[in-house]
Amino acid sequence: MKNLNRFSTIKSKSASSSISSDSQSASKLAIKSEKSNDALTQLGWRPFFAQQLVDEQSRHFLPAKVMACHRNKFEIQTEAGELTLAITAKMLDITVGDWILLNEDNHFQQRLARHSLFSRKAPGSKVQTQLIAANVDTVFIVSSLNKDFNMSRIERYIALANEADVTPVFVLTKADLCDDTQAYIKQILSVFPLAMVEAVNALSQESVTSLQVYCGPNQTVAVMGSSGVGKSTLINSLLEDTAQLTSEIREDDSKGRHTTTGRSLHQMPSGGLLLDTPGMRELQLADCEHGVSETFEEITLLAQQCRFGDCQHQSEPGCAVQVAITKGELEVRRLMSYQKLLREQALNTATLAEKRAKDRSQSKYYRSVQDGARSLKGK
Ligand SMILES: Nc1nc2c(ncn2[C@@H]2O[C@H](COP(=O)(O)OP(=O)(O)OP(=O)(O)O)[C@@H](O)[C@H]2O)c(=O)[nH]1
Ligand SMILES: [Zn+2]
Repeated sequence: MKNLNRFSTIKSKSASSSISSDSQSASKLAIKSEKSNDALTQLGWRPFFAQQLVDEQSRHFLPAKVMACHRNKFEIQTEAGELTLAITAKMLDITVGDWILLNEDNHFQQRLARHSLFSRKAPGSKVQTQLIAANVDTVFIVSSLNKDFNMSRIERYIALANEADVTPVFVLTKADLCDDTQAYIKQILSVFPLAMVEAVNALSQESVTSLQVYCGPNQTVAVMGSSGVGKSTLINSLLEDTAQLTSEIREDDSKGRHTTTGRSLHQMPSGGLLLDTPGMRELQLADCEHGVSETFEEITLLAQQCRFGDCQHQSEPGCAVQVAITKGELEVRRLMSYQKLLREQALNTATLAEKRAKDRSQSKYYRSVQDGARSLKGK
C-alpha cells in the first residue's frame, strides 16, 4: 500500500487552515503553502502522515522531520527551515526520520506513527530496543560482485529489511571488475524471483543513475551491506558533487576507519533523502552474531585489534587472533569452533528469518516489489 502512496503530493491541512478571507493574502498564503507542501513532500511527507492530524488542535501544529539525533538534541527540519530541539523525557522514542509535531512556540507535541522502522535489541539486553531509523522507503542491500558475494548474508539483510517494513533493492557493486554479472543476478533471482537488482560501478556517477528511480523527491533510501562492499563509495556517487558533505561528516576513528558523525539524512541531487547513520552500519555487525560473540568473548576482543575490520583471522596481515595463537594464548580448536558456529549462526538466522518471513513477510515483500515495480513503470 505504501508504494501506491509514494509519489503522490499532499494537501497539508495545517497550511490550508491558515488561509484567510482576504483574497490577496489568501493567494499569497496559497503560494506559500504550495511551497511548504513541496518542502515537506521533498522530505517524505505524504497522506499517511497528513491523515494523522485528526483533531482541530493538531491541524495547527507544525510538522517537523528529524534529520539527525545527537546526545542531547535533535536537528529538525520544518517548512520554515532548520531548528534544533533539546531532547526531553517525552522524546525518548524518537529517532532519525521520524515526523513530529510542534506547537507555535516550537515545543514538541507528539510523534506521528511510522510506516517503517529499523531497530535492534540493545546490546546486552533482551527487551530494550534501540531505534535506528524511521520512515525509510527503500534499502539498498549492497554486495560486491566478487568472491565476497554471499547469499546467506544477503538473506539476512532481506530479513532485516522485511522486519523494518522497508522495500529492499539489491545493488551489486564492482560490476566494472566482474566478467559475469548475470551469473550473480541469476543467483539472487533464483531465491527472490521478483527482486529488483541493479549492477553498478559505485565509483561512477553515471553508472549509479540507474538507482535514481528509487531516489526521487519524497523518497528516503538507506544503505546496508558488509564491510568493503562499496557503501561509502555508492553514497558519495549518489550525493554527486555534494561529496564534500560526506567528507565533512566523516572522521577517522583510532583504527583508520570512517565513522559518521553529525547529520544522518542528506538531500540527494535527485530530490530524495539518503540515510547514512552509524546505527545502520552496526545493524549488520552486532545483531545476528551477538550470541556467538558473547560465547567467544576473548576472540571478539582480539578481533577488535585486527588490522582489517572484516578480518577472517586466516592469513591476513596484522591479525591479532593469529598472533594470539602463535603466542599460545588462544587454542586453534577454539578459533575453529567459533568460525564454525558463526557460519551456522548466519545460516540459521537466514533460515529462521525465512521461515517467519515466508508466512508473514514473503508475500508482503512480493506484493511490495510488485507495487514498487508498477509505480515505477507508471512514472
Ligand atoms: N572498481 C570498483 N571499486 C569499488 C566499487 N565500489 C567500491 N569500490 C572500492 O572498494 C573499496 C571499499 O569501498 P567502500 O566504499 O569503502 O566500502 P564500504 O562498504 O563503505 O566499507 P566499510 O566502510 O568498511 O563499511 C574502495 O577501495 C572503493 O574504491 C566499484 O563499484 N568498482
Ligand atoms: Zn584477524
